[in-house]
Amino acid sequence: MTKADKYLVESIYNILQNGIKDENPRPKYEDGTPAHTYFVTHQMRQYDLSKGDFPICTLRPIAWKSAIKEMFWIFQKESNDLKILNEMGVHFWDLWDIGDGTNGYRYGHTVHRYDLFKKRVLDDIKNNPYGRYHICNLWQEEEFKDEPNGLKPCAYETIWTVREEYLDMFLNQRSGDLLPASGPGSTNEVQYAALLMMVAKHTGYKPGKFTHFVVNEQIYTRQIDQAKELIHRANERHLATFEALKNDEIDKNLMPKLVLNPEKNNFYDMTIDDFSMENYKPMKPQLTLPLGI
Ligand SMILES: Nc1nc(=O)c2c([nH]1)NC[C@@H]1CN(c3ccc(C(=O)N[C@@H](CCC(=O)O)C(=O)O)cc3)CN21
Ligand SMILES: O=c1ccn([C@H]2C[C@H](O)[C@@H](COP(=O)(O)O)O2)c(=O)[nH]1
Repeated sequence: MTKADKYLVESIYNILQNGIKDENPRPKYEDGTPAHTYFVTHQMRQYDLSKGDFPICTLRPIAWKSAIKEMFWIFQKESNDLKILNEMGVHFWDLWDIGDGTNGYRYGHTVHRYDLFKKRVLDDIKNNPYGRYHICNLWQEEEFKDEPNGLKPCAYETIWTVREEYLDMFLNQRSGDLLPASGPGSTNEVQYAALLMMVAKHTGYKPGKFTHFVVNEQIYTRQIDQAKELIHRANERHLATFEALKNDEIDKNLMPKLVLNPEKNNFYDMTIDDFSMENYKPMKPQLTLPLGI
């Protein structure tokens, strides 16, 4: 049971008990039915990578390699071309193809258009470490005007701070699908924690704090049974570790940990083969999570 598992169980309880049901939702399920959610607002999670916290859920298998490959697609290749993502074996975005083989002027397209990553993050951290402008903001109105089609970015902003030998990163997410994507230890946290590790390596710092803020976090109505199953799994096998986690008594050496090849220093040379996940033994079987599209 990781810190992320504990946060996840708390988030599920919170949404099931206090979540508000939305009205006139934008997404639909694959069969065309409106995809309603129960949501809560203003959720925050924090992990200190320098203290051995890594945000990955063990209550079901998380596709951590696919999650990291999506980061390469957006920030290294600066692309919105789904073919490139598919060639890496990742199909997360296939259902959001706007009809031209892309997901619109979004994410990688936006990074490229405004040089949001190399210039504003990588170079700026190196040139002016204590600057307070290390911001990569994917929410760009011109992109939406020039291409109205396409899901608007969800995890849309990172802010980077040098703190002595550490690099900290804050991730802002306007909308989060708790179970498959935004939840504690799920794809979004795994991939952005990996991005923090890559940027820290490139700029010569140690990965420090990773803080994730989600403004509207949801459980879709067709994922409620799966949410309950995750609570059941946590209760069944891991209840005892709750107290230990609360009191910080967990042996961090036994926790899952993402390791980045120490020989690679250039962000643009890093590949998925430079990553390995140690001590990751997720509970099975995998859950099927119907998505709102
Ligand atoms: N409603 C909704 N939820 C999302 O999470 C989401 C969207 N829409 N739209 C665009 C992207 C696509 N994202 C996705 C899409 C699929 C998975 C997914 O199927 N994950 C599986 C594992 C897949 C695999 O093994 O490669 C999982 O079980 O989490 C995760 C995130 C995140 N985004
Ligand atoms: O990285 C991602 C991408 C998407 N999501 C989720 C959050 C929402 O459930 C949908 C987007 O719907 P909106 O109506 O545009 O909010 O996708 C995510 O959690 N993480």
